[in-house]
Amino acid sequence: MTDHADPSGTATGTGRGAGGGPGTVAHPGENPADGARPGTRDLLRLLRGSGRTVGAALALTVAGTALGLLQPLLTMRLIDRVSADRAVAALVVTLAALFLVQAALEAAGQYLLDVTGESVVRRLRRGLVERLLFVRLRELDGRRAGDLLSRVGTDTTMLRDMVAGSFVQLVTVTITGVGAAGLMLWIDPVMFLVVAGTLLVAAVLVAGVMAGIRTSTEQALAGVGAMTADLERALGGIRTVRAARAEHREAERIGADVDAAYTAGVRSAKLGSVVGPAMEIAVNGSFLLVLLVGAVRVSDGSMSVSELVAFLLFATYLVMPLAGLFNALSLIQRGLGSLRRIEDVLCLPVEQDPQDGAPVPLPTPAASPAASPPPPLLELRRVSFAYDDRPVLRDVSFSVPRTGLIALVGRSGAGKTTIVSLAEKFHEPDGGHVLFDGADVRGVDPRDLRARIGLVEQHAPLLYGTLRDNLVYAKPEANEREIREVLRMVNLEELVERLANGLEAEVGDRGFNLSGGERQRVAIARALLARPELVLLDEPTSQLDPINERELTDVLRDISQERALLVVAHRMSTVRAADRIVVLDEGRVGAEGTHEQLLAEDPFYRRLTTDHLTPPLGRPAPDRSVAAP
Ligand SMILES: Nc1ncnc2c1ncn2[C@@H]1O[C@H](COP(=O)(O)OP(=O)(O)OP(=O)(O)O)[C@@H](O)[C@H]1O
Repeated sequence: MTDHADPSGTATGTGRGAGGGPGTVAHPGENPADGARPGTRDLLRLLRGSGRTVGAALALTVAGTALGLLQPLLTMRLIDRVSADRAVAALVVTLAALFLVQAALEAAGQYLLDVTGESVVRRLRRGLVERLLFVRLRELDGRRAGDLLSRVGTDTTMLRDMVAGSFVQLVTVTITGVGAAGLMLWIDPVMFLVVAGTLLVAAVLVAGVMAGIRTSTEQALAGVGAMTADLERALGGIRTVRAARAEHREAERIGADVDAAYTAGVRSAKLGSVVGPAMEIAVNGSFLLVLLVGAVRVSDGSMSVSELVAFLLFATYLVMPLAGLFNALSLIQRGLGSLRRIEDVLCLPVEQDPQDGAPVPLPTPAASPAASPPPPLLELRRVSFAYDDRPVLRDVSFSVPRTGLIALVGRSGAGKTTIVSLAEKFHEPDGGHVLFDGADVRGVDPRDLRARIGLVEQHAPLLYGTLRDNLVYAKPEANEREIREVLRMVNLEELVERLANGLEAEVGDRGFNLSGGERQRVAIARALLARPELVLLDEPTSQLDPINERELTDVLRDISQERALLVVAHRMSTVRAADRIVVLDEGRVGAEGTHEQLLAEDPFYRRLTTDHLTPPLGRPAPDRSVAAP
């Protein structure tokens, strides 16, 4: 059993674009991800779709708050009645009932807001997952999978806490605050100014630290993202890590990300610690001042004792939730920090963006004109392509007929895999055209195109799951007979018999429970099972033993009798089996022809066969003598 690990992938990308994709909450033109930071309005936009629940929660909170505001007024009357020696039983019962109903209404309102928080996060997570699965592959190139995973997990959790915690406070404070302030003004404007002044001092303190809390939260989340990405890198290549005895280095590296998150978290806590004293000032300061000034005003007769008690109760209704609001504001700042990272992903352009226009339908195989000669199945016309301004393909033209085996050869890095990516529409060419069945794939829905193409990737990646899951991945409805047939074609029957659970055996993460050659054959079987018109194979035999290599080459030849095969070939056996060979030389088509023609006419191909193409294992390179001038 062998496996491969890729220790690369450290770049953190920043590329982003606009575009609305399926099922996301952000839409072009209405999110601030292009440079601007999201604001409170963007947070409110998150509540879209939860209108009814928020409305019900609001109604319950308003009702609860109104009942709460009645209580000081009734208390004032109660005191007056006690002082006048009048009956108070009915008032006491009413007060108790008001208190109970208020508590029940507020609890129900809070529950609904918590549910809203959960549904906002569900919507965001679904949007993120869909966006990530549909995003243009070029956008993912510079990004780290772990960081993206962290945004879907950690960042959205932060936002849920914010929605559930702070919206309750915001709603309660606004309603209670306005009501209580009005009634306090009505009872005693001077005392109201005393309370307002105290609150202002606290508010200035809190406002001073808000921006800092947001920035350090963003930094903490970025630290968690980097930690997840680095851990994913290390676990993805754990055997390479162990073999290189790099466990301590990796632990240090990931530990540094943890430390960065810790430092930012501590900074945020430091700033957040200002909120506590501000709350003290707001709550204790207000009460002390109200009692002090109130006592003076009661003693000089400008206020009655019952008014002072009512005022104190209203101050409770205003100050206590306001203190909670300071907490909510710091939660909102943290939420804005995570929202920025979430929107950054939600704004990534997707494949076949609606703004690119309606996709052009691909002509169906049956609709291909019978009279005129049909176009080649795949054709590249003067295609050029660059990764980040680094040209890889220049003026590449060649075609793949409807049947037959075409081999693509060239030195490492010549651009062979890039051509496969362009055929699959993973990338769009910068210049020229890629045509499938005569139609330019540029405007075509990539899913239509891919339904007619089978792909075996270079490292034959398998997905966690059973062998059967992997085989039927491109054709879930495949029946047992079809599965057995492809298993026989790629020589996997024996493996299935050997495995205790047969087709239901788990292949492990990325198929690591299988050998490299087995993975490769499963990937080939997967592509063949869907019976595509064109099969793209990127180095399909690189991990096979001589027997399997030979047998698979025969299978490819058989399949090419009725289907088109484009094979990126590094093995002489595959090259020799090809009907035609396209030689790629530094991003250009250097030559094209049969093996014999090219050997005779093309010096670069001759050098390639001797220096770069691998002879069948266990045999001497058969073409060295031919290659000699
Ligand atoms: N996503 C990417 N971003 C930037 N550069 C890339 C990317 N993918 C490939 N390249 C570069 O483009 C060039 C062509 O790569 P490609 O994988 O097409 O070559 P290849 O001929 O298939 O090589 P090999 O035979 O080694 O697999 C290489 O120099 C490679 O480094």
